[in-house]
Amino acid sequence: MPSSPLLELDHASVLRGPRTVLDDISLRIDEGEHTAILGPNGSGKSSLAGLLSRNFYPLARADGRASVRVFGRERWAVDELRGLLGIVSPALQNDFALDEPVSAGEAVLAGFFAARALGLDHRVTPAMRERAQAVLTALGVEHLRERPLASLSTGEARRVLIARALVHGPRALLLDEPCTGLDPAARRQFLESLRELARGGTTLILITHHVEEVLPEIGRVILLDQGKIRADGAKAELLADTPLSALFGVPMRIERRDPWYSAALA
Ligand SMILES: Nc1ncnc2c1ncn2[C@@H]1O[C@H](COP(=O)(O)OP(=O)(O)OP(=O)(O)O)[C@@H](O)[C@H]1O
Repeated sequence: MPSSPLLELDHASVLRGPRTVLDDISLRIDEGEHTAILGPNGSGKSSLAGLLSRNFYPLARADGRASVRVFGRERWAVDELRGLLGIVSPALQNDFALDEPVSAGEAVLAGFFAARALGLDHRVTPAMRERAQAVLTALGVEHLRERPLASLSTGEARRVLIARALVHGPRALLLDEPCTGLDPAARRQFLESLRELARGGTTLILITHHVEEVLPEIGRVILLDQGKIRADGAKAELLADTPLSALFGVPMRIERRDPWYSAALA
């Protein structure tokens, strides 16, 4: 029996304040289909991430049918969903910059409970500790375990949050602008660690406005503009001068430097 798609949007719309920020979006992403979602500032990328992570809810459809399904289901408890779809976003990183300090190790363990920090009712098992250790090591940040997350550099904190998203061994990872604030070397190193995850079988959905961040493993590109899907297709076809110049509203030159792409203003 074929498994359910990783996610399905069926005429989904989202309002934020008075604005329709996602307008009648339909798309389906299957497991294993590494996908990049590109769009200019304000195009609705973070709103889409929020919709998939259940931070925002879609408008009810007139026919009463569900407009968002993740792994075939319409309703999820957040901690159950996180076990299948890990999410890393700037909003999450901001959360850890606030309030009382949480160490990197604790933030990762708290990921098992979809909580920000460990509470008295959270029972951490030895297996959980082992797993947390393993993901911190895999992302090269085990040495930062005792440090307050808020004291880490942007790139270090980003890796810790990915480790946190990976504790459950999710089948997919949604990354909203994961390279923001990284210097060129940290960015390349970070993208290489994402490539390893993709090759290891985690489906990646990458939200970005940088062509340079589209991993070689990504085969599908979705172009988002003003809350609508403008194009959805193969990377080789959409990471090109004409579609991206139209998307960003400036003449652009896209170069393919195998296996990466780069963009410059024409
Ligand atoms: N609370 C709100 N009320 C009204 N409009 C909002 C609200 N929050 C977001 N918006 C608008 O929704 C649109 C989409 O925002 P969103 O953050 O999803 O865009 P984005 O593509 O992620 O942008 P960026 O690349 O700048 O992060 C923007 O025009 C933004 O101004």
